[in-house]
Order: sequence, then structure tokens, then C-alpha cells
Amino acid sequence: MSEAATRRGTTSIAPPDLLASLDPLLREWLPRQRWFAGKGRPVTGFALISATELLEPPLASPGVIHLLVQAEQHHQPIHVAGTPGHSSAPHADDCYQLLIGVRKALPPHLAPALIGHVTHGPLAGQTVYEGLHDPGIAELLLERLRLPGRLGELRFGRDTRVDIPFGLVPRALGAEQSNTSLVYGDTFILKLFRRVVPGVNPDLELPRALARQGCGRVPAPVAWFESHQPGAAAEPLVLGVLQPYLKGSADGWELALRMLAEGADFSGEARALGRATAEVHLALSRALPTATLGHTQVEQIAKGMTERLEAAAQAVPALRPYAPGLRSAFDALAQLGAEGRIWTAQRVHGDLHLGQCLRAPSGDWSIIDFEGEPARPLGERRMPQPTVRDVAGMLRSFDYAARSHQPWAPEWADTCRAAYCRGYAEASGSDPRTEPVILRAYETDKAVYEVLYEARHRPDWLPVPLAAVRRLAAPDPARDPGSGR
Ligand SMILES: Nc1ncnc2c1ncn2[C@@H]1O[C@H](COP(=O)(O)OP(=O)(O)O)[C@@H](O)[C@H]1O
Ligand SMILES: O=P(O)(O)O[C@H]1O[C@H](CO)[C@@H](O[C@H]2O[C@H](CO)[C@@H](O)[C@H](O)[C@H]2O)[C@H](O)[C@H]1O
Repeated sequence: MSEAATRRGTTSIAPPDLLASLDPLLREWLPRQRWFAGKGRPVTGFALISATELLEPPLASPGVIHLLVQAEQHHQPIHVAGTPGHSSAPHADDCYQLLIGVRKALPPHLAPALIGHVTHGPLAGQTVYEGLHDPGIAELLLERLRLPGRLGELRFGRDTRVDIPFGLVPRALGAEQSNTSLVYGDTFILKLFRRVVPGVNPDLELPRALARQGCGRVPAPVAWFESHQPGAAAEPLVLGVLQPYLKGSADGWELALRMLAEGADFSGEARALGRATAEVHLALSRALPTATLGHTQVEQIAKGMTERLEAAAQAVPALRPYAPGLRSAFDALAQLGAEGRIWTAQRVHGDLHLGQCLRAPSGDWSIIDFEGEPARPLGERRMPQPTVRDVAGMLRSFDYAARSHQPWAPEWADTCRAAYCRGYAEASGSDPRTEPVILRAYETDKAVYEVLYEARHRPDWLPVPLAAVRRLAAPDPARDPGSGR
């Protein structure tokens, strides 16, 4: 445990002692979590950012300790699962939010939440576990959100116009997630961010800005909590956001797969999704500053895409044969910029795909999860960007769905992609397909991101973005730019 960083805490147990007790257990448990971002590099220790007791162990059982810890990891080349190659992607030590339950022994229903048995230090003889799986702890968290105020370095805030009833029954969502969500009585959903970075979190910022615009496409934040580290320069860390739960809504990804399996037409939904995306873009352009992208900025964007491609090709050797073809998409974008083509940029979703779209029983689509691509630096995620970035994300998603189907259903993807662009044009007045160069560049950038994402998180899925990479590296000039084949 790094002594230098065991700085402070609002705990009855001295933070260095607390961390010394937990260190060996967390080293083993943390890398196994779906939301752990530093896969492939062993955790060598932890530095404490803050520790706050929500309930004091062992006086209270369960005890509940809120921890922000920095996971110290080797920065040397990593082996990326599913590929024979290595990556040397530099990574700062990531900070994670943990809610640790402490009990003498775990009741059977909490057995899957076990982190381990503490053998030494002030918690010796206690069992520690993933507190978010304990309904009692989840209830306690909602209580804190109902009553805004401070607890140590934690600050709880809420929109007091919205009633948060007492006693809503919690359940963990259990979804494949980058974070962890709890649903309360089918009324609210609390998302706890796992890897946290200082600064404005777009997943709170954008939905609040959209709510101020009266945009009904995005659930409006009802309550939130942050950690405020001492020191004037320190920016808060946004830790959780409570929103209305869209009961009975269907996830766009699941729905698309279901309709594909049934041979049902999804183009009506794709068109509605295009309209929903354009409406959100319009509201964002009104809510937050926009920018004009001239020659220099476009060149910078193309350079960033090329650099990401090179880093991804280093990490995933299967990408290497296609790199020259993919690079040509970014060169073509830079070339258009050099010829004087100007684009408008604005705040966008940043990681839009079918799984971020929820369809209410009424048929209305909502959009969630405005965090952006988790691996990108926060400053980059909050920059104004061309809206085609989100469009490209959705087009990729139709391709993903079609390729997850046996047999591959390319016509299905083509129809959805075209319908989505049509819907987008109806609501925005401009069809993304009329800008094939920038569309191809953003789609290529997204496919490259996906190759790296899948290599790191779901190696079995790697063939899906690799198939797109093959197509994007050698485009057929005769083909419609909205087509995914
Ligand atoms: N407001 C909501 N209403 C209903 N379900 C939601 C809502 N927000 C999120 N979900 C569900 O939770 C899942 C994870 O939410 P998301 O914000 O995408 O988390 P993550 O950033 O961890 O991926 C979504 O796929 C969706 O099924
Ligand atoms: O979980 P997040 O919303 O943070 O997003 C990450 O995980 C997504 C997968 O869960 C990943 O999306 C990719 O797979 C989807 C199918 O599961 C597909 O619809 C998307 O088009 C594809 O990009 C996303 O890229 C990643 O950031």
C-alpha cells in the first residue's frame, strides 16, 4: 500500500490500517470485475484517495465503508487477450469507487458478493463484500440521496422538485456494464461510476443540460453525489447519478436482436432512432457551446484518428494488414479540411449504440449513458465534435447486430442504416450520407475503437469489428455510403 497516498479519511479506523487490511483481498478481487478498466496489467498496490464510513464497523453490522482507491499497476507492455501481440498503451493509475460491506459472516444470499475474509489489522476476523449487492446498504445510499448534504468528503445533491419516496425496494441491475446500477422500486435507477476521474462528468452534465432545454428524450437527473477533495485546485469526482427508471422499456440492442431472429422489420424503429438522435443533437446544440472546425481542427481530428489506429494496431496484430487502407479514410478527411471544407461541432453523446437506446412501451425512444467512450480522457470527451460521430456509432451498431445473427444478415443492416439516416435527416434537415468522407472517417475510427475494446474485454467478439475493418479499409466507390457491406 502506498503510504504517500494514504492521505485521509472520515473513518474511525486509521486509513493506512484499513487499507493494509484490505490490500491483499482487493488485489485479487478488483481485476476480476467487469468494470475494471486496467485489464492485463497486474495490480501492484493501492493508494487511498478517501475513505468514508457510511456505517461504522464493527459497531454497526453491516459496516459500510465508501472507498476511493487508486489501483497501482505496471505500465509495461500488456498482453491483449485473444491476440498474440502486445500493447504499450500508457495508463495513469485509475481511481475506482468501492462500497465495502463489513460483517462477521455473510448470509447465504450475499455469498456471491464475497470479497474475502480479513486476516489482520483492525478488521481482522471480519468478512468484506461488495456492498452494492446488500439491499440494506443500497437502501442506505438512497436515504443519503434523499437528504442532501455532506458526509466527510462526500456531497449529496438533488433536484428538490422531484419527490423521492422513502422505502423504495432496491435491486442490482446485473447487466453487463462499465459501471454498476441499482434500481429502486422500478421508479429510479442509480448509476454508480466505477472508474472515476476529477472534473465535470458528461453523464450528469449533458442530461441536466438537456432537461433544462425541456428535451424529453433523456431521463433527467434527480439526485447525484460527488467527492470533494480538499485543496482549491482539486475538481470534484462525480460518483453517482439517480434518474427516473423507464419501466417496461426495451433495450435497443436486445430488441434489434429479437426482431432479427424473428425475421421482423426493424427499419421503422431505426428511422425513429434517427429522429431521436437528431432531436437530442438539436437540443444539445442549443444548450451548450458549439464550435466551427476549420483546416487546423480537421487536421487535428484526422491526426488523432490516425494515432488511435496506430496504437490499436500495436495492441491487436490482426488489425495491422488493414492499417494502410484505414489510414486513407483519415487522410481523405484531412484533405477535405485542407481544401477549405468547414464543419460545425457541438457536444454529442460520444458512445452511441443500440444498447444506449431504450424504447418505451409507447414506442418512444430515449437515449442514456452520456459518459462517452470510457477509455478516452475526460477533456477529449467533453469537446464539441461533429454530430456524425454519434451517427457513425449507430451505423456500426446495426452492423454488429446483423453480424451477431446466424447467418449474417447484411441486408438487414443496410436497411436499418439507410432508415436511420433518413430519420435523422427528417428531424435535422441534413442526411449524414451526403457527407461520405467524414462519415467513413468516423465509422473507421469507431471500428478501430471497437477492435481494441473487444480485444480487451470480449475477445470472442473481435471478428465483428474486424469484419467492418476489412470493408472500411477497401471501400467500394460505387456503394452507397450508408451501406455497411
Ligand atoms: N433510466 C433508465 N431506465 C431503465 N433502464 C435503464 C435506465 N438507465 C439505464 N438503464 C439500464 O441500465 C443499463 C446500464 O446503463 P448505462 O447507463 O448504459 O450504464 P454503463 O455506463 O455502466 O454501461 C442499460 O443498458 C439499461 O438497460
Ligand atoms: O458499456 P458501454 O455503454 O460503456 O459501451 C462499451 O461497451 C459496449 C458493449 O457493451 C460497446 O459496444 C459495442 O458492442 C455493442 C453490442 O454489444 C454494439 O451495439 C456496439 O455498436 C459496439 O460498439 C461499446 O463500444 C463500448 O464503449
